[in-house]
Amino acid sequence: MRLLQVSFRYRRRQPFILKEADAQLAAGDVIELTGVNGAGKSTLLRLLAGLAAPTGGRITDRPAVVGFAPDRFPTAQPFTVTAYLTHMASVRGGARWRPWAERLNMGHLLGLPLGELSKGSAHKVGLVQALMADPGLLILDEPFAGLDADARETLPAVAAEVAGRGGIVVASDHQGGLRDLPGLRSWSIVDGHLKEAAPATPVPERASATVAVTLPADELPLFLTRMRAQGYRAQEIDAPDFPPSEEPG
Ligand SMILES: Nc1ncnc2c1ncn2[C@@H]1O[C@H](COP(=O)(O)OP(=O)(O)OP(=O)(O)O)[C@@H](O)[C@H]1O
Repeated sequence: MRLLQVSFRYRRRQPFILKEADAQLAAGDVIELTGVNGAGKSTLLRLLAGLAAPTGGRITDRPAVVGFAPDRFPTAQPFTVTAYLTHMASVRGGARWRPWAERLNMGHLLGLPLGELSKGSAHKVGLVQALMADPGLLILDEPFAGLDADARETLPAVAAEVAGRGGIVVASDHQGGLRDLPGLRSWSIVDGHLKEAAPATPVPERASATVAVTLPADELPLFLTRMRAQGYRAQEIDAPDFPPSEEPG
């Protein structure tokens, strides 16, 4: 998934919240997003999730299934927790929500109306509805806010699992709750600019493999450019001279 020169402002003549952000997200990435209050974290997360459209630039190759857990789960809905999650599961094509509810210790909450939930409990409902569909892109807005100690400990493992299945996880987080995850990427928004810090924990050494790809010679330059843009070492080994140079004489 890529962000290409993404800019955003809420209204004409208002200042840009986000200015020409470029970024690349790969399968398995976990990214924490920081910034002062009002920096634009929630705005960027909504853009990533596809809930808002960029004012300028483009977001490409977004995974098909997106899970979005908002910072404030909307509880003004006339359902119990079970009725709401069952409904969301059917909307999501029969997704399984109960294992996630168990992991977040929600057994005692299932019969309660959404409107009677505490802030942290409502937050858990938002997390379960985001997780249930096995998202290729999981967006978490302040996921640790208001969570009890058990759920706080569970969440980094959940993020790692989603990433381990090839999902991308992006979480705004003031509290450093994901800091111990190996390979965690750190983004921040400063004065509307998206910046990436050097990795907090070194990425473990991974074995590399070399493959051969055969393709039409005229597609080679584009292929190499794409592979390199995705961070792979790509090198031409055996290519005809294309376009053919003129024979001397
Ligand atoms: N619907 C909206 N219409 C107009 N301006 C908005 C809207 N939502 C947010 N803003 C403004 O956009 C800016 C960025 O807001 P955003 O909620 O993205 O910041 P944030 O970094 O998530 O903040 P916080 O840490 O307080 O949650 C703020 O100045 C905010 O007032």
